[in-house]
This record gives sequence, C-alpha cells and structure tokens, in this order.
Amino acid sequence: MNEFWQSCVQKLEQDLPPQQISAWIRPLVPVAYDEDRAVLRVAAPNRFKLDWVRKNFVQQIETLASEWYDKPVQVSFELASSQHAGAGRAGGVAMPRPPVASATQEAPAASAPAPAPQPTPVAAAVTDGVHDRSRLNPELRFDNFVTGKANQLARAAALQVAENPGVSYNPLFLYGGVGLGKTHLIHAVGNALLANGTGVRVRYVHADQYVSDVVKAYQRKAFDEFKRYYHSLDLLLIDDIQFFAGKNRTQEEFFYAFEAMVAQRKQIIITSDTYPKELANIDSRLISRFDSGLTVAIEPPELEMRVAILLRKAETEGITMPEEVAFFIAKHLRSNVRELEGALRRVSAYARFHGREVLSVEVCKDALKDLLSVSNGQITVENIQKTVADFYKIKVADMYSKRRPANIAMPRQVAMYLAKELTQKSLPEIGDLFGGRDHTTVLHAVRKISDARTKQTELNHALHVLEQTLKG
Ligand SMILES: Nc1ncnc2c1ncn2[C@@H]1O[C@H](COP(=O)(O)OP(=O)(O)OP(=O)(O)O)[C@@H](O)[C@H]1O
Repeated sequence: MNEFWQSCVQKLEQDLPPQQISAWIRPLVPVAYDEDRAVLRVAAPNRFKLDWVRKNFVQQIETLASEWYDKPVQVSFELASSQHAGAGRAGGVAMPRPPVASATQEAPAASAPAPAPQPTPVAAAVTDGVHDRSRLNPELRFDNFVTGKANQLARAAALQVAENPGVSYNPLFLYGGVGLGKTHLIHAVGNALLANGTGVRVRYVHADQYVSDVVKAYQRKAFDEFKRYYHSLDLLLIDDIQFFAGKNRTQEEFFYAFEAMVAQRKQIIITSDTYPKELANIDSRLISRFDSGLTVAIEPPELEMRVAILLRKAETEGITMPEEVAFFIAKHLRSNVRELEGALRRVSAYARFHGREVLSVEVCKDALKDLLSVSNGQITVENIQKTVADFYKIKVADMYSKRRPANIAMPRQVAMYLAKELTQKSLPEIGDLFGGRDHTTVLHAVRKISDARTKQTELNHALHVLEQTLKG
C-alpha cells in the first residue's frame, strides 16, 4: 500500500497543479488496504479536506488504485485520528485502526453520553485566516467561470446577489446535476464579497458538514455557540442541501438559522441536485422557505460552452490546445464540466509523457480511449440507462432489477421511454435490455411518460436535460 501511495501521488503530480497537490493530496494518509473487499481507506486531516477530496479526487485515486491492484478498487475516505498525523507527509503507512464514527449521523437520543470536550469546528473557524474561516476556495471566482446558455441565468442571479446581498433574492436556490458549477458559483459570490474588504462574515458549508456540526453541538451541549455562530453570518453558502434528507434535528436548527438570517437581511445561498419541491424527506416548511426567493437551474453545458470551458482551462494550465482538439473532446464528453476537466488533465499528462508538444486529435483518441468507447457519439440503451441512473441517483443495476419502489420505477420508465425515442431498438429488444421485461411493459412506460411529459413541467424539464445530455 505504501508503494502504491507513493506512485499514486507521483502520478497525480503529473496531472494536478502543485498548489492542489500540496493543499489536498499531500495531507492524505493511506490507512489500510483490504485485499478481499478491494477497499483502500484513506484519511484526511479535517472535515473540510475530507469533503473536498471526496468530491474532487475520488475518481482519479480509484482509477490509479484499480490500475495498481489490477482490479476495481473502491477508495473510502475518512477523518484522520491523531495516529495518522504526519504519516502521509513522511510517506509512511499508518496501521489499521477502528473505523471513525460517521460524522453525518443525526443527533443521538437525549440520553447519549457526551464525549470529552474538544475544540469545535465553530471555534476552530474563528481562529483561522479569512479564507480558512470562510472555507472558501479562492480559485473559484466569477472571472474564471465560463458562461453559456446553460448557466447564464444562474450566473446573473449570483452576480446580482453578490452586488446586493440580502436584498435581491433571498434565498438564492441553485439546482442542477453533478459537476455543473453550482459549488463554483456560490464560492464566487463569497469571494466577491470578501474581495470588497468590508469585513463581512461569510461561511461556505457542505450540508454534510452542517449535519456534523449539529451533531457535535448536540454532543457538547454547545447549541448556543452553534446558533450564535451561524446566526451571526452575513452570507451563508450551503452546498448540496439534499443531504439534509431525513435529518430532522438538523432541519430544525437550519430552519431557525434561516429565519433569523433572512429577517436580518443576511444572505443565504443554497445548492441542491433538484428543485425544492422535489427534495425528498425535507420538512415542507423548509421547502416553502427555499422556494420563497429565487430558484434557478444550471443545465448541462451545450457544445460551444464545453469548447469554451476546455480552451479556457487549457489556457489557465498553460496547455496549447488547438480548437479542433477542444471540439473533439467536447463532442464526445457531454455530461458535465468535472468530466471535461478530468479529460483535459488526462490528455495533457499523456502528451507530456509521450513527449508531444502540441495536443492533437490523435493524442486525445489514445489518451481518452476508455472514456470515448462509452460515449462514442452513439446513443445506446446502456448509455441511456447510465445517464438516467446518474440523473436520478439510483444504481444502474436498478434498471434491470425487479424492484418496484416509485423512486426506481419512474426513472426506469423514463429510461425505457428515452430508449424508444432515441434508439432504433424495438419494444421487445428494449424489454430484454431492461432485465427481460415484456414488450407490453415497455409500451406502457413509453405511453405513460410521453403523456405525463405534456402535463408535468418538471418532468418535461428533466427529460429535456436528459435528451440534451445524451445527444450532446
Ligand atoms: N462554467 C464553468 N466555468 C469554469 N469552470 C467550471 C464551470 N462549471 C463548473 N466548473 C468547474 O467544474 C468543476 C465541477 O464544478 P462544481 O464542483 O462547482 O460542480 P457542482 O455543480 O457543485 O457539482 P456537485 O453536484 O457534484 O457538487 C469545478 O472544478 C468547477 O470549477
């Protein structure tokens, strides 16, 4: 594992800028590799870094681990205990240890014993520098956010809020699929406000972290401090609010923070993977609050925007990318910006490794072979199943399974409908590809979804996004 980790860091160094390596990769510590389950445990020094690497680097590390161990490896991130401190930097390997309790578990029953007091994240936040305190990433700004049809409304709303926090749209609720720039945009608002230098109190928090803060405040009986901190902010940026689902105590606390902040004209910006009314297991009074400001969608980027993003990112990284190369990548990779960034890193590392000065379409074809075979421009039933499963956050396997809960049955019908609409396959062929279902089941799904789409705006919107993602 030690050897793997050293090679992994070296490979990442070829792909990522040095600041990212020192900020996010070097502080990580490999904890243990479970050979039987093919799971590699990696510890991060704090919750912020944990969330960040989980979100931004898991794919790269899993790919490298899978190559190294020659089988699909899952990487599981966790918070470091004191045993791990420093081991990563020294390149040493920490011994396996008992798993860390999930920080996202909801507040325990009132009788739960309180653990020994430690500095709370709230207290820690007060002692850090301004960016650490706000948890903003200074790299995510308006000036490096590429705009196109898919995100122009969201950007305009975010700019408006940055100019008039607390008075224009409160809350601003941004929603959209993975990797489309929601996090980037809300950091941009925070950074713009900090840049004004008026001493505003800004805090970015991932919903998962907020849940964890509620749990800690509960355990340490520190709710007053918790409330004081959150209620005192001028701008609260809360990412991926769908993670509040089923966390009742968190929702209650957030409701009070929300009411207090909005009453004092303090700005709140929320992101989510779906629009407010579609959020599952969230209290209806919160949903109605979320909808009371401005709700804006970010959609998957269209071709021209994908090209612009690639050219812009290549320029920033000092990579010479001819337009035809950008068009080639953008035509084939259509789902989100994170995927484009990954492709750019891969292509440039490949070119560097093979001593090619200028990127060419040939280099891209080689470097992105596996990605391109999945999305070679053709719409297949497999592509549709994967895209729809990603969109609705269900497993691809549920497309073939016999399970029928509504949250699975509906996406499956959507996928069948799209398969009929976008491929040449017959109803029986589609039925076969959905776990051997009868053609009448497919016909029923096609009729049901095409009828529902004419009556339900949100379903129509979702289908539009899916069609656009699949067609490119
Ligand atoms: N319009 C854009 N211009 C430049 N970079 C972008 C744009 N949109 C997204 N990105 C970049 O793509 C990556 C993914 O974006 P981001 O993390 O903001 O997505 P997200 O919508 O928050 O996704 P998730 O739902 O997974 O949290 C980031 O590195 C971000 O900087």
